[in-house]
Amino acid sequence: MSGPLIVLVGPMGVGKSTVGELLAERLGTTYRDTDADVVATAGKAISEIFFDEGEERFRDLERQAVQDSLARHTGVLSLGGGAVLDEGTRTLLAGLPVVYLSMDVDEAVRRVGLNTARPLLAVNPRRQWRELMDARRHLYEEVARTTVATDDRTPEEVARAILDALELPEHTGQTVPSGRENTPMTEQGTTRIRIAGTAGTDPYEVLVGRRLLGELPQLIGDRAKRVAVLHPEALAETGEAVREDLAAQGYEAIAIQLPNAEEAKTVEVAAYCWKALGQTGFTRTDVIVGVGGGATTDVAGFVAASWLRGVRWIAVPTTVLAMVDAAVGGKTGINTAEGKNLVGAFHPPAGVLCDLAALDSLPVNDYVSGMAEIIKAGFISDPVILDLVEADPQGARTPAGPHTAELIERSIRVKAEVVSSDLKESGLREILNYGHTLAHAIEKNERYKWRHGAAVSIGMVFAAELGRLAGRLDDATADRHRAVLESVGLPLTYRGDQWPKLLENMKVDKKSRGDLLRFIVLDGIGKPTVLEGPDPAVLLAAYGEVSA
Ligand SMILES: NC(=O)c1ccc[n+]([C@@H]2O[C@H](COP(=O)([O-])OP(=O)(O)OC[C@H]3O[C@@H](n4cnc5c(N)ncnc54)[C@H](O)[C@@H]3O)[C@@H](O)[C@H]2O)c1
Ligand SMILES: O=C(O)C(=O)C[C@@H](O)[C@H](O)[C@H](O)COP(=O)(O)O
Repeated sequence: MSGPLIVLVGPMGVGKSTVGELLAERLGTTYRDTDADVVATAGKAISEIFFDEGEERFRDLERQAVQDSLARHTGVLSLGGGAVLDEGTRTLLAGLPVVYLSMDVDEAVRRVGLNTARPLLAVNPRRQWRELMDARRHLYEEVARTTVATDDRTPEEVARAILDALELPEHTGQTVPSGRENTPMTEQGTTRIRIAGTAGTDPYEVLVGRRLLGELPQLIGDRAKRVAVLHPEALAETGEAVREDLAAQGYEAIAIQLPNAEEAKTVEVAAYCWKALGQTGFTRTDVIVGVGGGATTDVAGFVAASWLRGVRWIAVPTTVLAMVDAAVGGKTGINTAEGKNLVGAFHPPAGVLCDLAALDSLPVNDYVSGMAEIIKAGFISDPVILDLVEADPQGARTPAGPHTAELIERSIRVKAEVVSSDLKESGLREILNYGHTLAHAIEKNERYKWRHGAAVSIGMVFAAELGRLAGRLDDATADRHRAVLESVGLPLTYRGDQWPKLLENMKVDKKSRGDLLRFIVLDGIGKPTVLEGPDPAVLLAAYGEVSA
């Protein structure tokens, strides 16, 4: 007979690989896992396929792997948890000895805990599991010849039940080695930017390149038993793929889904994460991985800083803004009703992986938002950044632009140099706040619905006008702010009638001292300085220049 003896389907965590390997041993045959085949064909981890090419491409590769295995493999085959979602894959399985390994919701929660590809906003893994299973159960049943429940059974008992159901005899001879493999690789040509350890913290590296997720296990290290992957709703599949890869590396890996954007930066979401870590038994040697934009990495870092008073964390930024700014430097935090980033901690990551492929799926407005922080790095320190943007403003709006990697790397180097000498913002680090005093006031005024970069863009024009009116900045450089920011599509003005509220909001800015407002202004490009307690009339006049 050709084709596999047994094909196992079922949700993640049900034990397909453990039972599959046992079955292969008992039948004297080989075990094969289509996930491992996909990894081998693509030459990268599943999470990287999601990053680089998206879920649709992954399902295509998976269908091809299933087709190849069905044609050539004669042992035990197991399919990924979501394989049955693909109609083509389901058609391939018709008439085959497919076994659906099922488990009830309580068992799933017990075995997998909070791991799920579904939203977990209500701290209710049971409900999430129920929804996941409701969506998939009929598909598993559609392809399966028989269903074997795994609840309250050991892997040996499950294997026995499958052999009985399919009436397959056990083999008594030699065991054939398993064919499992999963070898994610890091691509050549990765840039490594070192951040020095200061204030008693360890040094770490920011990697910029492609296919970097293979670096995760090394960064997580051997001492960790558990890993929590925090990701936003928009990256649900990617987050789950990263979790699955880490689970395949032997970590007890959970995924914690956060709301998108600023909605994640709340104390409720942080508390939800603490609850998830507590329920998972997260200890001081365990590690948090933040996969997402700046909002996600800010929360991941803050949860890492606060859990057990500090556990290690790794940032996997997936937006331009997070790569060049938020994920680097160890500022972590959440917003409160009173202001932006008012609660937080300085808690540097153990490493930062900037996988440029992640940017391909980023909506253009989020991409452009990140350009504000890149342009900020240009004005405060590296004028080549401004030249590159001005040379091709349209290219600067897309990851396919000719200078994408250079702009990102240059901006990271600016930040790296600053935070390497002043982690806790005792002085120099304040320059990174250029444009942020007004920006944060606008974000609060907009109830955190605005993109950070859009607010920073207006904030920088305001700071440039403030510098000009204070007699510090020349006209040409002040005007250059408008030109370069507008050229990539960033806003330059805000509602004129909001000044009193904005002024009030700015009072809680972290650079304020007592009643003294403090702003970063420029004496010229690459010459940031502090302007303390400017005359209220000058402030108002500067605001007049950005009022719509
Ligand atoms: N800690 C710091 O030093 C620092 C520095 C700068 C900014 N920040 C913070 O960063 C936040 C802004 O970060 P941001 O601009 O990355 O926004 P974001 O984190 O809100 O992400 C923007 C949106 O894109 C989605 N997304 C993320 N990656 C994606 C991808 N690859 N494909 C598709 N969608 C994706 C997110 O879910 C979100 O909806 C703000 O909260 C800001 O205060 C912090
Ligand atoms: O890293 C810093 O320091 C910065 O100020 C970078 C800013 O771009 C960033 O928005 C930061 O989160 C602002 O910090 P805050 O202390 O003003 O909240």
